[in-house]
Amino acid sequence: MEYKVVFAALKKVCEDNIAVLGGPSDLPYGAVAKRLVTCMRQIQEHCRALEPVVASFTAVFHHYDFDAQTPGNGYRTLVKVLLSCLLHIIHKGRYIASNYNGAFFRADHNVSEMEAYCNALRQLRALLHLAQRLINDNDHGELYCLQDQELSNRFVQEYSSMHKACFYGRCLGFQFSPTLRPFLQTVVISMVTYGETYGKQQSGFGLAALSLLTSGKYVIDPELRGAEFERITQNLDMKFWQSFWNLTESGLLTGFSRIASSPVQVNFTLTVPPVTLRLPLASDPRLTATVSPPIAHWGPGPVNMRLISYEIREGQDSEELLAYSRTDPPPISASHFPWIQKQPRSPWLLIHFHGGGFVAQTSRSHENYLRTWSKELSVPILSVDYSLSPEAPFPRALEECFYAYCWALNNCHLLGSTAERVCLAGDSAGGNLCITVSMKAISSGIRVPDGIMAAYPATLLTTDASPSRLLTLIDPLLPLGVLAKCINAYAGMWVYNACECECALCVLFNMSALSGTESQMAQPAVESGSLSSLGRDTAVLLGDLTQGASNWIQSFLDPMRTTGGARSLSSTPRGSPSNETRMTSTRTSTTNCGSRTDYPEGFEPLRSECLAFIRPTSCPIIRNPFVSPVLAPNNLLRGLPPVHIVASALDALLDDSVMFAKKLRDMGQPVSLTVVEDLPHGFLSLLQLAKETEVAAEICVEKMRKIFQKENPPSALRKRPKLEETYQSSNPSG
Ligand SMILES: CCCCCCCC/C=C\CCCCCCCC(=O)O[C@H]1CC[C@@]2(C)C(=CC[C@H]3[C@@H]4CC[C@H]([C@H](C)CCCC(C)C)[C@@]4(C)CC[C@@H]32)C1
Repeated sequence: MEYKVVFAALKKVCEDNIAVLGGPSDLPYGAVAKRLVTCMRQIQEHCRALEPVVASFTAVFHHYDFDAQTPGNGYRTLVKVLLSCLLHIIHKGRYIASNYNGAFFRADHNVSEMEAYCNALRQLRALLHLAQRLINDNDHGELYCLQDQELSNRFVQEYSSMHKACFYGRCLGFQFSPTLRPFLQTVVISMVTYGETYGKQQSGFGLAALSLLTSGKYVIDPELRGAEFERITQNLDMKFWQSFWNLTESGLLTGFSRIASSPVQVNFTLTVPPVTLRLPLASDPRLTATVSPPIAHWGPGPVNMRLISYEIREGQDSEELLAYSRTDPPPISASHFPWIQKQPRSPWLLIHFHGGGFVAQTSRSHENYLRTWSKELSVPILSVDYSLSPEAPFPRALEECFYAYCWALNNCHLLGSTAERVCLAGDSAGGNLCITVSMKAISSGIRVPDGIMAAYPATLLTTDASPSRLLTLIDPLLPLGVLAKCINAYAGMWVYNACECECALCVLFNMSALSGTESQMAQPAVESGSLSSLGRDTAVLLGDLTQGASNWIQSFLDPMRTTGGARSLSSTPRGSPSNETRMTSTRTSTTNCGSRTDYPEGFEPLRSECLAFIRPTSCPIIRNPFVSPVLAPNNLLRGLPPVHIVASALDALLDDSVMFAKKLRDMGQPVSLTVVEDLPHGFLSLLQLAKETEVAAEICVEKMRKIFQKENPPSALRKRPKLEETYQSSNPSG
């Protein structure tokens, strides 16, 4: 009953503060005392309403866990985040009550902090009410709101109008491990500074000076920082996010990570030309399957990848491999350094797909943990630099990753491995690609990998609501506005997003641009042999696109369907400005926000000044099993190797992991789920920053070790579905 203790402590703190501050008016800081008392009263009121909600969540949230040993799901997370906010308030409140009369008490600072947490609490209360709706509406144990599109869309609308700035100012990252908070602060300050200088035509020096000046004001003024962050996440386009996220590619940061992480003997990029590959069939190695090079959108093209190996191994310095390298002078090899002793080929091979929302980053930005993995597992790693969206929407990245996987199987001897055991590993978007590449291997009839380690994978790319996804409101790394842009880019809907205008001309223009994509996708798959599923996927996609286009026109003709305005539950704006916390950039009325949601007891969250234009994507590509594997029919997933998922309890995509793991388990597929505490999405990229991220990354390493060491039956002997069955189910219309 941990929550009861927290609520009791908070009540006491509120009472103590009100008693101290609400006393005789000759106390110092009169106006400040008044603000603090108002604040404490509001906190009391929120807590009164929240305690029964938390009690109801606590009574049922174990039903949503993967299993009794793995507590973790969005409902637990929401309670955890709320309690963490309350603990901050308790801590602050106790400090204020005992130091208020002290000579060094910083009255303004402390009241602003308390107000910020009070606002955060108010918004969290709204999230908990929304989550309560999900509990009521969803089937037992179901975390997503898949059946009720209307409810999901309404959540997105509601989300778009809610105030978020309080989570990016003083309260930034309060939910995460304290050691990570200074880093998150630095990221947010860098992001808003970058946002301000982004697009300005300045020389390098001018830009540096401007950035320094701008960042100063955001360091000093957390409210300004929060408001600016909110504006940026809602308004800036995909190019900005790509450009900011790609800072991890910059020489300075990669240089730093190279110093901080293990040195490796082999680290260079390869470019594999597009040639048709032949691979033995898993069921009968005397027969072969043909795998065409990636073709979607612009026809056959090369695939880039990076080979990382802690020790140089046989084959890695071969002429044949170096011919694939475009580096000039050629990458370091044993022939350049004859004193380095070449190791024999490893029996293991790790193939890695990086994260970055399908739109940013490369193997280079993920090098810091890849080097460590290569050292700890003593394994060569091939990390694929797949083409990014929006330039290369689905299925290009998947085709390239699958092709790279096939090429690596055929050429493992060059990579320093005998590939007796092959593991796929990836984080976030890369985790999604690990799963979908394996599904492709199954449907092509070729060898499937021996295991998958997916860190915080995205398994459902729709904007369907789930309790953990509600956290996108407060997450500094994964705000919903940005995620929606990633999804649209990967689904090939970025042209539409390029213009937010709803006018008929723009919509028609965007439609025609869309059909342009469609016709490009219509290129026939160059295949021989019925086993490759590339052509089939393209056909499925075409079907999807046509369907998407008609849905789109439908939604354009029927605005009520997209705004959800007429179907909202209540038309009366709620909220009482009189008991508002001082908040300059927010409003409480829902007028103009296009969505109203019923909250109990006249409660109303704070509203944002600038509305986000988040469009729940209606394009059916997003429901394709090779995009959202959690929606895949069982026969596309049957035959997957053991899947080890490592997720974080505070990640907005936690429910993706839980639901996917449950799905596999219910099918009888081998799967494990580990939920680590208090870390943000993308914790692998933060490896060197805190003990907790190191521990979490170590769990990932152990999962991969398990895949490599386990005496599984060879993948060919694993039970797999009949091929005809697989093909049929990969076509949603079939
Ligand atoms: C209310 C209704 C709810 C509906 C919710 C719908 C939600 C949609 C759900 C699923 C969609 C999934 C879409 C795909 C998800 C992909 C996620 C995905 O891949 O996310 C990754 C995106 C890159 C990133 C943010 C990340 C991790 C680490 C980050 C990096 C850490 C440091 C890096 C800085 C640039 C360094 C700068 C240092 C400074 C100069 C000091 C930073 C921030 C770069 C970005 C990454 C996670």
